[in-house]
Amino acid sequence: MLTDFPFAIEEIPTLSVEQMREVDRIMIEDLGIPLIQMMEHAGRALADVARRRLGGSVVGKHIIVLVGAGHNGGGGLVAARHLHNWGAEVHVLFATAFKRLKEETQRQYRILEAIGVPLWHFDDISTPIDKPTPQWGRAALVLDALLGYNLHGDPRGFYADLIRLANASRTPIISLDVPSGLDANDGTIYSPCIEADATVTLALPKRGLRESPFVVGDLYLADIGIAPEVYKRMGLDVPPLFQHQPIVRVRYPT
Ligand SMILES: NC(=O)C1=CN([C@@H]2O[C@H](COP(=O)(O)OP(=O)(O)OC[C@H]3O[C@@H](n4cnc5c(N)ncnc54)[C@H](O)[C@@H]3O)[C@@H](O)[C@H]2O)[C@H](O)CC1
Ligand SMILES: [K+]
Repeated sequence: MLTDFPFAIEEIPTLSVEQMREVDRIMIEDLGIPLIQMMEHAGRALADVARRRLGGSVVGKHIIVLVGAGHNGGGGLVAARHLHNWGAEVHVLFATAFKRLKEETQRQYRILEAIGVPLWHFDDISTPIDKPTPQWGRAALVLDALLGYNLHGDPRGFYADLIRLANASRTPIISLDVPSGLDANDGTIYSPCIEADATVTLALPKRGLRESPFVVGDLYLADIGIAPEVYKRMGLDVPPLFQHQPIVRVRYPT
């Protein structure tokens, strides 16, 4: 059994959602680092944490990946690809139709489709919600990439159904960036909300994660390649958190 990722030595600042959007904007518009590059880091880190928490190998392990329309979903699809490459039996469940996915998330979808990873849709109202779920009982892990920092209010429709199914399955859940249903800005727990065993947040922890540790679980922070100049331009003092490794654990004083 591998040991877990180490705790960060430095004090880790938190960001508001507005600040996180500004980080993204500077990276993409001012520095020319495309979103898909950051998404690759995000998904790879999520897969790395998943592998670590499954004891160091995912070979033959059944993993369900829940995916929403936005870039949080896109990161989940990147993780699904890496876990498939590493020998896991991956099933992807989408909360929405292909045409509703954002462009970069559609691109990740097409890749998985070409590889042949099983993709399940809950967008068709005629599909019983329990139809593609014989796997729930076999799953070693659920990855939650339904909703990220652009959540607005209570999760609706199939998002809500998938969140309830995941919580009820009692399978360990790892959330990408924030547990789906948690407001990343102020920590409001909407209904329903994923109750994660662990959360892999990106670049810097969002403020809301600190407010509601119960649904966040163990908090990991992943390097998605943000240049220190981005933070400097925003007047933020951020230490070199990833000087030793691309993933660190975060612990806040209670
Ligand atoms: N620098 C970074 O941190 C990066 C983060 N990445 C990831 O991108 C997401 C944010 O992506 P975005 O597409 O802006 O938003 P979401 O994925 O959160 O989803 C928006 C999506 O969800 C729908 N929606 C919103 N609220 C609800 C609701 N209550 N019920 C149902 N549906 C809802 C909305 O309509 C949109 O379609 C961030 O968290 C990171 O995971 C990038 O990967 C790279 C850079
Ligand atoms: K999420």
